[in-house]
Amino acid sequence: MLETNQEKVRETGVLFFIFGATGDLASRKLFPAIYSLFKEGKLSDKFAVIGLARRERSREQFHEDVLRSIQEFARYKASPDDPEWGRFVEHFEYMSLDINRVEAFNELNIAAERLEEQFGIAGNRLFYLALAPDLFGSVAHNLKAGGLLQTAGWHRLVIEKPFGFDLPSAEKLNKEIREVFEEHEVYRIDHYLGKEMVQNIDVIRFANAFFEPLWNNKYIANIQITLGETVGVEDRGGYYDHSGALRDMGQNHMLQMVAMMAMEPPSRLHPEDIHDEKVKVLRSLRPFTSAEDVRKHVIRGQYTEGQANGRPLPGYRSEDKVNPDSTTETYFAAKVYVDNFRWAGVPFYIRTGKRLPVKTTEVVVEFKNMPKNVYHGRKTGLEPNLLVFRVQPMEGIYIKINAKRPGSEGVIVPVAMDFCQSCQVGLNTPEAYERLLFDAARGDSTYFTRWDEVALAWQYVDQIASAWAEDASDLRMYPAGSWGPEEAQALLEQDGFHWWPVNGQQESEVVWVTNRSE
Ligand SMILES: NC(=O)C1=CN([C@@H]2O[C@H](COP(=O)(O)OP(=O)(O)OC[C@H]3O[C@@H](n4cnc5c(N)ncnc54)[C@H](OP(=O)(O)O)[C@@H]3O)[C@@H](O)[C@H]2O)C=CC1
Ligand SMILES: O=C1O[C@H](COP(=O)(O)O)[C@@H](O)[C@H](O)[C@H]1O
Repeated sequence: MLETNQEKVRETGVLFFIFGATGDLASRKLFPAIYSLFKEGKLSDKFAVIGLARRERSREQFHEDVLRSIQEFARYKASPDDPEWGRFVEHFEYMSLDINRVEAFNELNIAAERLEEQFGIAGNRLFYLALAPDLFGSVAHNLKAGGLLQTAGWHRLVIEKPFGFDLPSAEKLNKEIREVFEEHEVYRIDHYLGKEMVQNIDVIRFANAFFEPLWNNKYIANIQITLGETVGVEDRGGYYDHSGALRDMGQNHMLQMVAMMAMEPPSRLHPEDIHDEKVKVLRSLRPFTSAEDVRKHVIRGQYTEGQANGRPLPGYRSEDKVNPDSTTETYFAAKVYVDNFRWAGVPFYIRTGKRLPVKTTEVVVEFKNMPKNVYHGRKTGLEPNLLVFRVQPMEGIYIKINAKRPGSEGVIVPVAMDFCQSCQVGLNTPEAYERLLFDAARGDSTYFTRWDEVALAWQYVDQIASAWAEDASDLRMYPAGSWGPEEAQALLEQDGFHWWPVNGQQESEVVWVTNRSE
């Protein structure tokens, strides 16, 4: 079915409306993604892109912007002398438009019809809102008022995070959008769901006989999800100081990954079935009983001055556009429970932070110990088995088992069988935005978030945020370049666990069996 839809994109074409075309997201992610789709033949000649923002840009200036963005950020490089580049960029138009002026949308519709006729596009319109969320409602209403939703083809709205600040604001936003678009026409981006290894979670789980039978509280001791970043807030202090790590990463990427790890196998791979299963997980998240309960299960931190690779790093409160007395968290770690039959009693430890020592996203599944250690008394104890999904920067998977050290008299050592997927297929796998943009064009919402998922995630996160808003005395400071507050270690230690090293930083006695070249 998706193969057919893929063909349909080529046959009936698509007109991309990029609202916020002069912004950072369009330049870093969207133009490069469209270029990759073109290079890979996923778009035929029946496509066009209309860039929209208030700034005045001539067609030529816009083409230069697009070229610069592709030269800097795309995985396929472009050269202005290449005839293929000329064939690509002739599909790009720019129009200066203020979203709050409804009359501008009538002009936009005329321009859109002209492009559809020129490139033989059958009225399929994809509206990508690379804009601040407070503009989403106006765009939706003005698209309707300007007659842009009256073509014979499909109409889809792709929206960026943050989808609200809390549940009430998300509900308001959703209501505004749903006054114009049906739920099946709304594609809410969570770019982590577009990452290769996040999409591999369900395949590893549901396509392997030796994982699925063990995927429950009888055999799994805990699951650890780490989303570490080395960067600080960069030039996004204004947004981030209002948001913090919990809203920026927790409400969306992290809870989505918990849902992917914990969901039941769907009966069919239809997007709605997958959303239904994720919703069941989000509904089963154990609520907090009090602010004290939040403090017991969730640790928050903020980075102070520190260093990385000998380079001094500023503290969060000295970052641009950050309140010098800010109590916004740049780190949080939480113990989350999924209260259902499969996961009863299994902690999911999640952590994310800015200015940590490494950029990494990993999911570690720690299995329970064997019921009896028959090797007791030998020099080496048994390590728990681990299954590790490496999402980034390198993509892959590894499994840690216990085995006899070759030639020894029964010395048991942990052996990590490491499959580095990016070493095998190269780093040139599609970018998250590339997959997601194409999925939206072919009508596959599997790796987008449905409204009920978003609402449940806010409901969970709001409990933490409101406990934190009452009293900031539990905010812990950590030096930039460190692994965050020590209390985040204690969160696991009190249960007899510890955070497993990430990014292949393993204990020295582990034997690696790997397809890496170095
Ligand atoms: N940048 C990123 O990597 C990521 C961004 N996001 C989200 O994507 C959205 C866009 O982010 P980003 O590109 O960084 O933001 P920018 O501030 O860089 O861009 C905002 C864009 O909106 C346009 N704009 C603002 N007001 C209007 C208006 N009234 N009418 C028409 N256009 C307008 C601006 O153009 P002009 O001033 O010319 O009108 C500009 O093109 C945000 O919601 C952000 O949170 C999410 C994940 C990652
Ligand atoms: O959504 C966001 O994600 C980025 C991290 O994304 P990644 O793909 O580089 O891992 C984060 O820096 C940003 O604060 C957040 O808004």
